[in-house]
Amino acid sequence: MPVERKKPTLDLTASATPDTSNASIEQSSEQVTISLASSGAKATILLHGATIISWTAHGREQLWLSTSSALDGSKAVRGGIPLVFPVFGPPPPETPVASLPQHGFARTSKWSLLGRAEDDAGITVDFGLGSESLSQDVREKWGYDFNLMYSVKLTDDTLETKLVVQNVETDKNFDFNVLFHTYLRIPNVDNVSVHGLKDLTYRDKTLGNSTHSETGDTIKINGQTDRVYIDAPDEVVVQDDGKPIFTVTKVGLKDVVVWNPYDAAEQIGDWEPKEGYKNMICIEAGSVAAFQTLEAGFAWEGGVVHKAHL
Ligand SMILES: O=P(O)(O)OC[C@H]1O[C@@H](O)[C@H](O)[C@@H](O)[C@@H]1O
Repeated sequence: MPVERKKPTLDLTASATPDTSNASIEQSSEQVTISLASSGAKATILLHGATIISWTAHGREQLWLSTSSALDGSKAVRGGIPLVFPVFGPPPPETPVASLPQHGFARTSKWSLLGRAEDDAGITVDFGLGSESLSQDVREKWGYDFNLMYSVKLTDDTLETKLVVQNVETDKNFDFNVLFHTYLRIPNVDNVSVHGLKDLTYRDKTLGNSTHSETGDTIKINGQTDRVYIDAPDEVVVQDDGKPIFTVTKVGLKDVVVWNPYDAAEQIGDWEPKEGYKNMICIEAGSVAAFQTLEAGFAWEGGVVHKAHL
């Protein structure tokens, strides 16, 4: 199928392929929804943060989203798939990212819709964010010239995300972290286990970032969990009662974060319902344990394939 690249101001719905197409796109000034008629798969992406706020596959919602999350651009979305760039967590002092907010600015900036493409498997939409469209405040905190291109591809049972980071400086390198902060919707956290992280070293953020070795074949969530698994294999499987419900496959990314706030969700202002932690697990693929350096004039790319089994 042809690839269309359009200026952000153009209406991609108007130029959509005829009604007979399997794929369709609807857009407003705030969000884009893509869908596939054959399976009913659907995804909605806010221009705010290019945050995926909903993904339907197999007739059910696959992402967790707080019912009290701001969706109007006033703060980062609590749920879905926010994008973390160029720093993960609280910025380390005395680094070029030191003045940025936790998890950086990608999730709180307004992105542009760049274009769409279709193939036999599904539909892809591309979003862009460049240094020239950042707020003055963010520019003052992180002054590098860059372009980000984020592609979201929907197939019948997968949601595929890919980020390209371009350093468009002529002679300045920059360091960055990147992470796809996916909140997966699960039936019941008590029955869920995470597979694929055995024998890895992880940093436990609930224990002062101390380093541990994962001995279990599977990880169960019995309390507040916030771990960075370093140099993880590319595939992590989430099971419910022993049956796979999600496979998360990372491409070009090093680490996997497993996060569930458990009853500490009580202290998270935009977390509703408070017991919602029972129906979510964050499996976040990224490169976060260390900064990576992007040289002037170079580009980096990485992404995640989320496959829903049910
Ligand atoms: O509240 P935020 O900024 O969205 O962060 C949520 C969580 O994001 C996770 O990625 C971090 O590992 C946690 O430490 C953090 O609490």
